Amino acid sequence: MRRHIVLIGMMGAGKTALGTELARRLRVPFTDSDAEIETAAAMSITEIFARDGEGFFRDRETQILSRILSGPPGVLSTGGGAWIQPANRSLISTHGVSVWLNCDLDTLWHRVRQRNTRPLLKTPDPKGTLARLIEERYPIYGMADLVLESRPEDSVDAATSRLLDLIHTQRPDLLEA
Ligand SMILES: Nc1ncnc2c1ncn2[C@@H]1O[C@H](COP(=O)(O)OP(=O)(O)O)[C@@H](O)[C@H]1O
Ligand SMILES: O=C(O)C1=C[C@@H](OP(=O)(O)O)[C@@H](O)[C@H](O)C1
Ligand SMILES: [Mg+2]
Repeated sequence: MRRHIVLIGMMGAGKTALGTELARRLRVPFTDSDAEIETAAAMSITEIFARDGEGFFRDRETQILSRILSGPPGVLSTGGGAWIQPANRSLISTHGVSVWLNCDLDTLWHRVRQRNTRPLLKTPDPKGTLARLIEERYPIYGMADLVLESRPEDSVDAATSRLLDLIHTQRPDLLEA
């Protein structure tokens, strides 16, 4: 693989889950930028937001993306806000191919409501916050190179197969050794 495959999209779209499975199937390195930030800071994303604020997290996110993308190509799952920063979009587009996992509000909400790990959703109306973020972000996610339309009935395995089919069809060059 010559370029990174970079998964982007909203919280709960499946970037981490599908990225893990895609890398396993392609036998290439997998990196999740949130996990890298947590390891480097020895703190969870929730703790980083609470202690140092979102601005600090976004600076770390850009540093980590820059480091990962200048390394050996693999599958990179980003955090939902990463693609929204112009500097990050430029880094990703220079070193990789972006794939937007496009997913509807109800499916996202169903997946994220159980978990307490997303500080941006700690609001009085988390589903409303998710809807507002979708409004703001979807035009920007729409600038990705490829788009996978998610199907609520898909398993992670089935969705990963469709992701692989999409890459095979649209960018077969990416899968060359
Ligand atoms: N078809 C599917 N596509 C993506 N995720 C799915 C799907 N079906 C179930 N899931 C589950 O939804 C959750 C998605 O969360 P995650 O991968 O952390 O998303 P993100 O990293 O985009 O925030 C995971 O727990 C995953 O197992
Ligand atoms: O959408 C966002 O701005 C965020 C998404 C999260 O990652 P996931 O999309 O993997 O949940 C994480 O980076 C942080 O909580 C901020
Ligand atoms: Mg994730």
